[in-house]
Amino acid sequence: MQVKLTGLGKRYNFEWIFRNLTYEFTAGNTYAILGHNGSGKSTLLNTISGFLLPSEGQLTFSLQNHTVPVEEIYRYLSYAAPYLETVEEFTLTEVLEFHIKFKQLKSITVPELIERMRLQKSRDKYVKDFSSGMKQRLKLGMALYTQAPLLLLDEPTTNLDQEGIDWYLEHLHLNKKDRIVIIGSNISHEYSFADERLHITDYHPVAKQ
Ligand SMILES: Nc1ncnc2c1ncn2[C@@H]1O[C@H](COP(=O)(O)OP(=O)(O)OP(=O)(O)O)[C@@H](O)[C@H]1O
Repeated sequence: MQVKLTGLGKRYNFEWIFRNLTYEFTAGNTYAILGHNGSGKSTLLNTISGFLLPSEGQLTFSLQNHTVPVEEIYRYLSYAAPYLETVEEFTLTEVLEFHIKFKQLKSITVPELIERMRLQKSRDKYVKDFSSGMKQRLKLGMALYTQAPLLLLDEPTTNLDQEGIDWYLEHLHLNKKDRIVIIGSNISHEYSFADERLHITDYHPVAKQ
């Protein structure tokens, strides 16, 4: 897969969040989108995912030399972010059984994925009763182990303790081959291994004096 941004810009009302962003993401590489709080990392990830429309410029996706229209890109991506919730009224097993009706897992069954997430004891627990760290491990586990060439992770270690952080690093490394991985972050342990870094502040419009 290849994702090309050409002169991309996004504004909310009259506020430009980023402009003139030209960049290329290619399969097999991990990218970090960096910037302070409120600088536009999530806005860029949401634009790349097709959830938000750009205000100017172009976003081009290609897979095996075929163009994928932006409205179809959701089929090819896997996304974990603090603002994307799982269904809280389901048990862990039910959430995963529901998920696989829409997306295919990477050669792993639901019980095996629960084991990889180290959540075996909670397989019949309602997600609403999970701790915040357990919910984060669930979101990450689903994103990492879903078959998708584009993996978007926003603030991946939110709510994780040191064991959870080590788990994230281990399982991301096991699952990043041949994919585009884009991590929105400002915590170095989440992205220190990234092949490329994109500073969103480099694309902030210069304020008028
Ligand atoms: N729906 C919206 N309407 C108007 N402004 C918005 C909207 N969503 C985000 N913004 C603004 O866009 C800017 C960038 O926000 P964004 O969430 O992308 O930043 P971020 O770098 O991901 O921040 P953080 O590190 O705190 O998560 C902020 O000024 C924010 O207030």
